[in-house]
Amino acid sequence: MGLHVISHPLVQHKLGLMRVEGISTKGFRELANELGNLLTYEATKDLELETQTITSWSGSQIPVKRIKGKKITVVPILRAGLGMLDGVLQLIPSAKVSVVGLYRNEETLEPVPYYEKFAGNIDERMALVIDPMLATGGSMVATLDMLKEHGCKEIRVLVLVAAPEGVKRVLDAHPDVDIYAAAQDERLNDKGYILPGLGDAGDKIFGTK
Ligand SMILES: O=P(O)(O)OC[C@H]1O[C@H](OP(=O)(O)OP(=O)(O)O)[C@H](O)[C@@H]1O
Ligand SMILES: O=c1cc[nH]c(=O)[nH]1
Ligand SMILES: [Mg+2]
Repeated sequence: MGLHVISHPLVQHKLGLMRVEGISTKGFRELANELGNLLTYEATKDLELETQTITSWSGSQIPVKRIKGKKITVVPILRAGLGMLDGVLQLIPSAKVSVVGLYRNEETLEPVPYYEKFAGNIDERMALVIDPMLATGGSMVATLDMLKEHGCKEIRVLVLVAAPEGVKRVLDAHPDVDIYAAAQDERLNDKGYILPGLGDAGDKIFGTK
């Protein structure tokens, strides 16, 4: 449990590209999905396998590995979490998607919920929550609260950049959750933005502002 910063060179290289001033919407979007893909690879590396017997190309019966009975729901936090979704679903194409809508009140920095739609049988699924930014942690804690209220028992969080303040807030409230991040940055500024960070990830993914 706790924070896992993914030091893989591809992850660090791609995150560095995302930090460059003036990056295009296209470039930012592509990298957010690529990092979503790589973080998914890391966050699922301990999924349990089972052996099944299949008929192979030559007609012989052979044992193969399958992921053991683990149903997964991917949970993008609107809006910016959608920017990682395609990359995650490339690796887990049959995952159900549960959507949580939250925005940060710019004055209080507290999350304001406006939408939720969870996959069926969510109490039987592992949730992979995706959002590029973990800043104060308010949005993530609210999402984890919602998931647990619906019976979700196993939750992993995938973020591109985390602030130490947000990591602490999430792990204090939900010590049973694992956080996978491409980086833990230095701090928040007085407006709650992560430094050095990425700026406003939602605006960069959607081309707004
Ligand atoms: O950790 P926090 O302090 O809660 O901040 C992080 C949240 O802020 C951003 O969303 P934002 O509110 O900008 O909404 P958007 O995705 O619609 O742009 C980001 O995508 C997170 O959801
Ligand atoms: O740095 C931050 C903090 C919150 N939301 C963002 O998009 N970026
Ligand atoms: Mg935003």
